[in-house]
Amino acid sequence: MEQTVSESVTNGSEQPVRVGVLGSAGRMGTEVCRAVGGAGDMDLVATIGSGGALAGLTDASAQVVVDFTTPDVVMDNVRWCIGHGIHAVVGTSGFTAERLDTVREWLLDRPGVGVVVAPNFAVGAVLMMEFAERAARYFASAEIVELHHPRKIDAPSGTAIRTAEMIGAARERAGLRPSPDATETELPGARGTEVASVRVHSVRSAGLVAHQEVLFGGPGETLTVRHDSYDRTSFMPGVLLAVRAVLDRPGLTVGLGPLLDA
Ligand SMILES: NC(=O)C1=CN([C@@H]2O[C@H](COP(=O)(O)OP(=O)(O)OC[C@H]3O[C@@H](n4cnc5c(N)ncnc54)[C@H](OP(=O)(O)O)[C@@H]3O)[C@@H](O)[C@H]2O)C=CC1
Ligand SMILES: O=C(O)C1=N[C@H](C(=O)O)C[C@H](O)C1
Repeated sequence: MEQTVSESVTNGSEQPVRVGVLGSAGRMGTEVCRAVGGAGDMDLVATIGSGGALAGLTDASAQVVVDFTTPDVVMDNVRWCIGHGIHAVVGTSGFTAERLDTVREWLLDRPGVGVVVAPNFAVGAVLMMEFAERAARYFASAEIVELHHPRKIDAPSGTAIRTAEMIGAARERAGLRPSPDATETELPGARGTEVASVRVHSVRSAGLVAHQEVLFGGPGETLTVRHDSYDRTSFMPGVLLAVRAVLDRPGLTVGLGPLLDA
């Protein structure tokens, strides 16, 4: 019988996976420590915050590191993990195409090591992105509105950037012209920013966690694809799935999609 993401609770080995968490005192790190600690097939062996030494990971013989830190430190962390033969599951935002290529290069010297970089670990968000990609070719207009808690330090969100790239590529494949827009004058930011020729608008408000709407428009109709993370527990089944999968997945995996379908 098919299992849901949260029902698949073993790593396929007799031994618990030894997991270290970077950014362990952060909003996501705290939740990841709780989830790993509660997973029967994982041992939380190292928790490292800012100022902590990465050597704590090797000291604890961590097999997999989960990184939810900040865009300015994550590349150093990933490089260190690869160099020390430790698999990495990375949720931190800021992964441009150039950064992903750099990680691929680092991995060439360590063919046994796996890295999973996912802009969003919530299953619903992954599906929202896939649905948006599928819809993109059928509509003249496409814009993204991402809405997050006010302590988020980057805008647009990594999820919105990735979604825009997927939609932009689908529109290009379909030969669509740019979304119609007669704006001649605007206050700075009124039309959001542009990613892959798709307008992206960022909202920050108390009361929000992580939300995104993708709006499509054509003659006489609109389609809205929306996802809401009301709680950071929404990301945990995807994180645990990636921790289990990365052990047998050398090289770079981008996004949770390939793991959901594996
Ligand atoms: N892929 C996904 O599904 C999701 C991704 N994210 C992304 O994850 C990242 C973290 O988000 P969030 O938890 O909300 O942010 P927080 O600011 O709450 O957490 C980040 C943590 O990283 C710590 N940190 C900073 N530098 C280092 C370092 N060199 N080594 C270890 N720890 C360090 C910070 O410590 P200090 O405060 O002391 O500096 C802080 O505790 C963001 O990029 C966010 O966009 C968030 C949710 C889901
Ligand atoms: O900072 C957050 O909270 C989130 N960050 C990720 C992103 O930038 O897309 C994922 C999710 O949106 C929550």
